[in-house]
Amino acid sequence: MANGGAAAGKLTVAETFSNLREQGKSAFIPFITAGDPDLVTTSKALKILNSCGSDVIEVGVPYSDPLADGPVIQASATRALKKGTTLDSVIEMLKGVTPELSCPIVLFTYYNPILKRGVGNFMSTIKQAGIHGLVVPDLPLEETTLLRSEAIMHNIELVLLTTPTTPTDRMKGIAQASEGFLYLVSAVGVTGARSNVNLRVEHLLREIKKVTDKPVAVGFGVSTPEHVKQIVGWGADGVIVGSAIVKQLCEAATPEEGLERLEEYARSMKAAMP
Ligand SMILES: O=P(O)(O)OC[C@@H](O)[C@@H](O)c1c[nH]c2ccccc12
Repeated sequence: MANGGAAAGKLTVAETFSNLREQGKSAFIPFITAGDPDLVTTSKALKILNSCGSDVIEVGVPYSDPLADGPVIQASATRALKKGTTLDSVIEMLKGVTPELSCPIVLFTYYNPILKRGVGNFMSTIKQAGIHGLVVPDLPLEETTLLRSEAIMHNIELVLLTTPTTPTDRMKGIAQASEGFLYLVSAVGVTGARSNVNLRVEHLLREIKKVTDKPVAVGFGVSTPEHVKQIVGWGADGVIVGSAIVKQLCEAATPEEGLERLEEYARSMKAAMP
């Protein structure tokens, strides 16, 4: 049961996926930016997403130079930073809310804030806040080994990304080293809603599945129930929805309206999951 465990006995990200696989199901993984519109609303949004049946939730730490992000998440990060959101305040908020969530949290942060804090120190701090996994979109290849060994030491699942332009050999290495699941970036470019799913994803999933039986979740540009059905139909173990979720929550007139829109949208996407 991906959403059934008490906080203390919560499943890891990998366990969540294997449970779903046993039931022939795929994971619904929403992404939200912490601190937009404010951290209290983020904490409420996490509870709502949890109760809508999210299997894993990605929480983004806002960053001033988010290279991989498109306009929606960039604007969201800028608003969150203007509100004074910091890595420390995000971790504090998560520490308060994770005991109330049944699904695992994957923290999403660029590399520099981790380096500044010291990798070991960073890992133990997020572990204490009840965070299960970590995605670092700009992790340089040479640094993966260090980050990975510190993550393993602290029981943090370091999720790695592969893209349509990753050479096959390198993709194999990434798949082997990734913990929790493997993040397949569906298209070249930045995050953000697209009208169609890149048709190459079907082929990419097949290639990845030849070299690993780790779960694979697809993100970038997923915004409609049709996208979800298509990607899951191609054999993905999960879908990640970022910009479209952030739009619902953060582009509403008030936080309350944003939370309502978020709930309705998350339910419609979850309902599209087999
Ligand atoms: O926003 P989209 O297109 O739905 O894509 C997911 C995405 O937002 C989330 O996983 C993410 C946010 N920032 C990123 C940077 C790099 C890779 C992935 C991400």
